[in-house]
Amino acid sequence: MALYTGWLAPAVLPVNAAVRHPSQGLPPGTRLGEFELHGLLGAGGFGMVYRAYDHSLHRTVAIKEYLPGGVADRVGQAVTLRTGADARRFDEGLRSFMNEARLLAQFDHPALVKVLRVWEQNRTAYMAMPLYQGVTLKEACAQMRTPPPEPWLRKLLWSVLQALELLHRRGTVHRDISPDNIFLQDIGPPVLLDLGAARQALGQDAPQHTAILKVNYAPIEQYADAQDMPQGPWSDVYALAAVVYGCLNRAPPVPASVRAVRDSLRPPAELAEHLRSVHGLAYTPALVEALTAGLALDPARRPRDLAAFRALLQLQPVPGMERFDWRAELGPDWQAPHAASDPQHEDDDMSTLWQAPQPHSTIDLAVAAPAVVQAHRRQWWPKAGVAALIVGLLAAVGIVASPGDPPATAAAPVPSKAPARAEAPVAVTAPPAASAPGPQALPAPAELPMQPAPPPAVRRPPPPAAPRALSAEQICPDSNFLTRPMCLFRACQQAPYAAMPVCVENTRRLRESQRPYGP
Ligand SMILES: Nc1ncnc2c1ncn2[C@@H]1O[C@H](COP(=O)(O)OP(=O)(O)OP(=O)(O)O)[C@@H](O)[C@H]1O
Repeated sequence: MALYTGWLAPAVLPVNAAVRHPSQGLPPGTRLGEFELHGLLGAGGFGMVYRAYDHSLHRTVAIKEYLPGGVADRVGQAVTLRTGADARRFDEGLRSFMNEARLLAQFDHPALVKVLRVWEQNRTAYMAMPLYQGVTLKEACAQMRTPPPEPWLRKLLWSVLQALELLHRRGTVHRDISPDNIFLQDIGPPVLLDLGAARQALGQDAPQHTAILKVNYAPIEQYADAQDMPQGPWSDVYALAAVVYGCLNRAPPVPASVRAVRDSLRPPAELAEHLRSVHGLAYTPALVEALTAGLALDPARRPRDLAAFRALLQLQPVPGMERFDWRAELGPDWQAPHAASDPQHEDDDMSTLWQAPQPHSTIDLAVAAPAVVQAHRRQWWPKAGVAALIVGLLAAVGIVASPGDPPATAAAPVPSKAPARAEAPVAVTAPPAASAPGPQALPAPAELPMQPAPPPAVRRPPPPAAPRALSAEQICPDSNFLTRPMCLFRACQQAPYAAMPVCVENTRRLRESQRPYGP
């Protein structure tokens, strides 16, 4: 495996992109050759994903459109550049998009997204993929009552490792593994969705790492300053360990850049002990050790490749993944997202508005905003982010006052006895105290220890009081500058934030931008 850059090597493309608003998607009914668009599945900083019907093969598909925010706009159906100066950057991103599609098209593995077709049209590019039915791991983790049990995690790991191994054998490091790139099919193996090639191509030379990195999952060597630390399979090991850790911790891990200054990541062994004492969940030493090694900041101390990671995990082949039903295997620990009539949630002012994430449902472009909101209303990460932020700010103040103090997490006691689940008020451990601004300042990290999920029969404690006024960065601490607008959009639909100035302004702007697309 001599080459780990290949076509994924980032081109010289600064990004000042903004996440595309759903209303910028092509309208339903648009024909792209044999494909007819039916609605929007997702909108990110670099493109839009539509549900579509293939009139030639008579099947539904997903189509991803390359549409980098901040660089390009849509005029009619066509994509146009904002300024001519962006032409080279746009083209580099487009080439990476096409290359990613061509690479993925060479594989045929149930755990790796299949590309059916890629083509250029409307001065941009499109790739057609099977339309998977399910939700992202990020959405799934957000709706679990308790962290997933180890057998469940092993099935997830088995699938993702298989997909990654294919890529590594081709000399390609994924470099973008995150919970929103892992798709849990209703039935079948989890699927690794995309390689984020366009993002990386567009992001090189970006003024902020956050423009190209999913900072909570990216290892330190993916930061541009870390040029003496090569990237390789060990980089994907870090991200995958971070994904598992985040799902167990119920909050993304502290960014590697922040850990490099002061490592406040709660060690996996401590986290496992916490989950054992609070939830009665047992995680094997093999899993804990593999996560510890995988999350090593120093690349040299990590498993060198997936085989080494797999050996540490003592991961055995998992047969029958084509029938994997991730919800059924979680059993009652899966919080079925139909809580409006659930008395447990009567005190939740958002529950009556909330609907399940619609796995493959489309966002009708005419009513895009409400659909997105409903699909994500129950996610608790934004709330956790705010709580973490408050704690983080307090911790930061503490640091300013007494820089010599040990990190708060280091002193956080792990309960030695299991408290009753219903009354387990877990002390909030202070998250990393400061994102010491380095050459490239990063947003303050947000890490919350696992909050005990309420047992079904017990009313949940009231939500934390809404903070007074937060900035967009504070509301979405684990988003980056590209994903923040969408995160903010979602968060602003929630009661604690809706009245904040940043949300009022955001909502006003969205309404304005939606007018031409209204019914
Ligand atoms: N083949 C597919 N089938 C069903 N849903 C899909 C498919 N591809 C993408 N999606 C949905 O669209 C969303 C966005 O897709 P994707 O992650 O590929 O784009 P993105 O988030 O803009 O990219 P990036 O991860 O680089 O930011 C996904 O989270 C998923 O919900």
